[in-house]
Amino acid sequence: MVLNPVISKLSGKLVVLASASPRRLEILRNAGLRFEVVPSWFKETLDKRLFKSPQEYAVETAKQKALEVARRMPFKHLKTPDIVIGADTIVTVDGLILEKPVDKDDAYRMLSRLSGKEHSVFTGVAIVLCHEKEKIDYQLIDFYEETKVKFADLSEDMLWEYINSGEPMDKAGGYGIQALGGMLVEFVHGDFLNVVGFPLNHFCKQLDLIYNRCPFSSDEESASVELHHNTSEMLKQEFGVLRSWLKKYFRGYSTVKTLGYISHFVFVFITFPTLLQALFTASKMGVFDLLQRKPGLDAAQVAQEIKAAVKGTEGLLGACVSLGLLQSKEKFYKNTDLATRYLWSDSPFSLHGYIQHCNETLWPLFSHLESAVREGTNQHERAFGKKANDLFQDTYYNNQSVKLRFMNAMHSIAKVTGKAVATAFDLSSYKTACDLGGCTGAIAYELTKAHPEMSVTVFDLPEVVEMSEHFHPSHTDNRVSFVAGDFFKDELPKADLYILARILHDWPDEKVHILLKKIGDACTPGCAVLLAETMLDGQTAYSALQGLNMLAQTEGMERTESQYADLLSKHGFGDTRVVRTMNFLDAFLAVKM
Ligand SMILES: C[S@@+](CC[C@H](N)C(=O)[O-])C[C@H]1O[C@@H](n2cnc3c(N)ncnc32)[C@H](O)[C@@H]1O
Repeated sequence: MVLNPVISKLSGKLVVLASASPRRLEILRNAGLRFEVVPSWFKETLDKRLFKSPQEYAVETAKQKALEVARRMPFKHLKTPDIVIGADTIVTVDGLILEKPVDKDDAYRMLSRLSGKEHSVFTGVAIVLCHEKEKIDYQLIDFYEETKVKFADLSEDMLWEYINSGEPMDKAGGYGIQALGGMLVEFVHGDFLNVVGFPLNHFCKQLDLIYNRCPFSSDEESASVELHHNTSEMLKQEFGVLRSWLKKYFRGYSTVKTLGYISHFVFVFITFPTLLQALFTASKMGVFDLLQRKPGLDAAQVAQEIKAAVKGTEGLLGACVSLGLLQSKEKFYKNTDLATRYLWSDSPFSLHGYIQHCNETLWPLFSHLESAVREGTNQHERAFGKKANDLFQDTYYNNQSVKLRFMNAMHSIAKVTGKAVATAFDLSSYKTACDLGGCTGAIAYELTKAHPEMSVTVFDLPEVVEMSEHFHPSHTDNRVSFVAGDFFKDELPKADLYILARILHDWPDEKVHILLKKIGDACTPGCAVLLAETMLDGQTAYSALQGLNMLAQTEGMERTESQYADLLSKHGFGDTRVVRTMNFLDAFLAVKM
């Protein structure tokens, strides 16, 4: 079929539309697509303020709708779809996002705002490809389409007659262009069906890219996100990448010998900033996210999407290929498994947030490392022009986007390391836990997953708790709750296990003692403290460099196992045990005697 080469590729596949909109249904049916309708249960409550643009909000909502259905179907419907399609349409005018009106007055407010003006209609679309092998892998492709619509001047009579027709109520922006609402519209620029609720043309182009054009689209090679974490397999693969990368790096520098002997290792260290900047820049410019959504683009297409020069983009993509972060085939690029697992922002084990934090915060701080070493203090004032009297309030929490970046950074590491910490010890005798400074709740959720009878209170500053909802996993019971407060000043929630993950390393001994005294006072014998920190004893390069990181960034320091045992013993905790998790954080348990 020439007219329908893509839709026909889907015949024989279980295609699911995660939307109950009759208009979307009709558009896709008319195009000849056969599919089931499974409306999403995802509640459309994302905080719009957290998105840089309205289209990002629409795409995220579409993604969440589609993923919810893709994850639910194998359990509730006992079948795994091949493809789930999610979509979300919004109208934007004067910087406001208009969704469906809640009543007639709301419809009036929306329509009178649109009267006589041009507005944009965005539909975010997400396509989830489900690959079922031993477990289910999900690959996500998303995009959006914008159409401009100009309304005529609407009289009061016209407005109310239209509202009383009942048509506005279930439609974004309060109108339906395909019916009576068409009479309100002077002109449309762009895809008409996008305004109705589904950008069919763009959707077909995406399917074409997935099924016909992408040089990597065989099932074997398709980039996928592992939802299950097999640590030893993962480590093996990563060591493989590292080994082959080092080999390439060294071989490339054999000419160095002609300049006289330079240790290859030293050369790697000296040129390390170029490597880091390539990674930071590709991550910041959205290269990994783009190639996850649209694998198989060439350099010119990537340049267009990330709004960069073709020459610069070619250089950046080449560097990422040489680092094992991207693969290229016939001049088309896609993420490697490593990038799929860690570098694009929506992977379950994404380190994207931490990479942004390193780029925007650690890197400027580390450029003053010499001063940090000379003075023995953090370098916020030099790097950002503001003294950090209060470590968190003055540095991360006085600006909404910096706060979110910091929370994302904490969340990415906590998600990657949370399970290892939560399962390091037998914690079955503890039924109530309190995660002090628990931030987004990532470790708390891992604890409740690992310990079915445990409930966890996350205690953090009000600025953090107000944003924590953004990070809640989609499937969770009510065993994790959030309480706002200051752990140096306020009463601590009652619990028989207190968790301190990356908390003590932020503070000098005096402040650690204030906190540990409060915990000691709240504990009865048998209660315990679980620390998650990078212990200095092993003196791995990672822990030693983390020591410098704490110096440049905080008021505290990384400590050794015996330093932690010492601090805790002053508040009645003993019987200490440590597990080296081989992950970012080690686990340390001490029991109140
Ligand atoms: C380095 S982060 C660690 C976050 C989390 N425990 C983890 O490992 O992902 C430190 C956390 O302590 C919180 N925090 C700092 N000062 C606090 C205070 N006085 N009271 C409560 N929480 C505080 C911060 O908001 C932040 O979430």
